[in-house]
Amino acid sequence: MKKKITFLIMIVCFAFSSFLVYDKCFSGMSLNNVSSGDRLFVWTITLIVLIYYLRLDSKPSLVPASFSSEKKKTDDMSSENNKPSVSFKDVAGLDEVKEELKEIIDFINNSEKYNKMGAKIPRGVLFYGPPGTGKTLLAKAVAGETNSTFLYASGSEFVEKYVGVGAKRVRTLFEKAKKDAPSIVFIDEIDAIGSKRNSDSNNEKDQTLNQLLVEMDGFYRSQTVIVIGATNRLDLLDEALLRPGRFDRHIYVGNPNVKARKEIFGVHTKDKPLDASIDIEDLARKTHGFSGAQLANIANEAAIIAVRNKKKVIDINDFNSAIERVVAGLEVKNPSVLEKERVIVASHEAGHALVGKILNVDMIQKVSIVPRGQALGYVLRVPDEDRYLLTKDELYSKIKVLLAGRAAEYVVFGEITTGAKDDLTKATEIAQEMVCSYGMSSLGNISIKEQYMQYAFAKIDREVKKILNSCYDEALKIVQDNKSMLTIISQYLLDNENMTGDELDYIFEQNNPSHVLAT
Ligand SMILES: Nc1ncnc2c1ncn2[C@@H]1O[C@H](COP(=O)(O)OP(=O)(O)OP(=O)(O)O)[C@@H](O)[C@H]1O
Ligand SMILES: [Zn+2]
Repeated sequence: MKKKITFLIMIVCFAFSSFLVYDKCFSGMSLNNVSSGDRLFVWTITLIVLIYYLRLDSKPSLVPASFSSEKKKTDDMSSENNKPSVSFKDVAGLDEVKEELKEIIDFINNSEKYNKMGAKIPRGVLFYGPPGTGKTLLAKAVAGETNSTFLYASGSEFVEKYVGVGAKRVRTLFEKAKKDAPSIVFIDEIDAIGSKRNSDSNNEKDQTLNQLLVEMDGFYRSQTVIVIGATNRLDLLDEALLRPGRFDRHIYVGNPNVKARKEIFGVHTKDKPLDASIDIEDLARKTHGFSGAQLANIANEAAIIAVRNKKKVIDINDFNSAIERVVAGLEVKNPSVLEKERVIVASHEAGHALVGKILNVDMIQKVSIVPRGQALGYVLRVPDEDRYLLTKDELYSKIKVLLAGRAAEYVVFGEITTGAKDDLTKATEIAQEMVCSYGMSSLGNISIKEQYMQYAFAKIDREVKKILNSCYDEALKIVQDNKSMLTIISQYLLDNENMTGDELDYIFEQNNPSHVLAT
């Protein structure tokens, strides 16, 4: 509305300024004779209107969030009316999720059948799970399978400081969805607007959430609009949002297992020329814990690396480099690491590799002292099989391997460095989970929710420290007992920068360590 008024003002000003010029010309003067005062007047008016127009444009717009993000996500849309060309064929793995969604697809494709029976079409579906697992892709595929309009919005786009703006955006989004029905409204990061409301329910976020609830309650039967929300934190969502008739179907979308990883690699390499040396099954085994997005990224990175190396096909080395890049970050070219620091890093990484190998924690693929991302060195490890349950002993071993880098620094140099920062964070996280979620401490079989942790802080802290200290002592002992092996590994790293899992195995076979005693 405001834009229309501004446009009108612009037209009036333009007409007025034209009149001034015309008037001068009409009264026998040429344009050159228009006085500089008149010119100034005309220009001032035009300038004022222009500034006003630009300022209005920079104010929070009431255009639905979907409009902006649709533009970013047009790669897999057909030009006609935001209808995605993605189908279930493009979504690898996730068989049980697709099975569950088939019912929704039938609701949309055959809504008459359900309406006749008086059955209500489900309004909302909620995908939850870790990032990059294909939630957006699935929502697009539902739209593709049903030839529905796909409207994308991210929850954070509705968060505004001006009261009412978010709510208005929700309204506009749903108006469009109803107009273009059947449609799928996909709201990513729905927790940004859908998290639990406060008691003073008057702020902007609550209004936005209320508007979303109103919209979801307000469809007519004839309007097939399905809202798919996605979140990484189901626990944060307001109860009202999860009630029947709203987001009452919750579907977990998790990281792919080995079979799904193979299929995802299949989807993302189908148009790429692969060398015969590539065994997709082996790649799938090596990428435990990776999300679909990371696997897609690895396939793309491998292709880029192959092009960079002027190859005609993508070979296994390109894939290995791509995996390292995705896991550990960009290799730092010409790193300026001091020789003294290189020696410390070599011992630190050798400590991880040594204790990892002795305790048989995961399969070590590579140990490196080539800086990548922010790390000066790293050990690439993957479990040799998909694991869903871990024993208490296995968790202890994981912590020991994490703390072994620091233990090695202490054994070799008699002092410790800041290099163990990430290891400490990860080790502490595991120990906290053991105490608060898995009931694996002397506090007993108990699960302590985040909001109650502050009341039991001292007890939790004591238990976490107990776990970490005993693991560190154990790691220290293994490193001390196998110091000669540690020296061999770290010297190899200093000479060669990298060591493969096979080379590590070979060194162990040749040097017959005392690890049988240590374990
Ligand atoms: N199951 C899968 N099959 C094929 N490709 C996948 C799969 N999962 C993820 N991908 C790839 O990863 C990309 C990103 O996935 P997507 O955006 O759907 O994840 P998401 O779960 O919505 O992530 P986020 O929670 O971060 O928004 C997809 O465009 C696709 O290329
Ligand atoms: Zn480390």
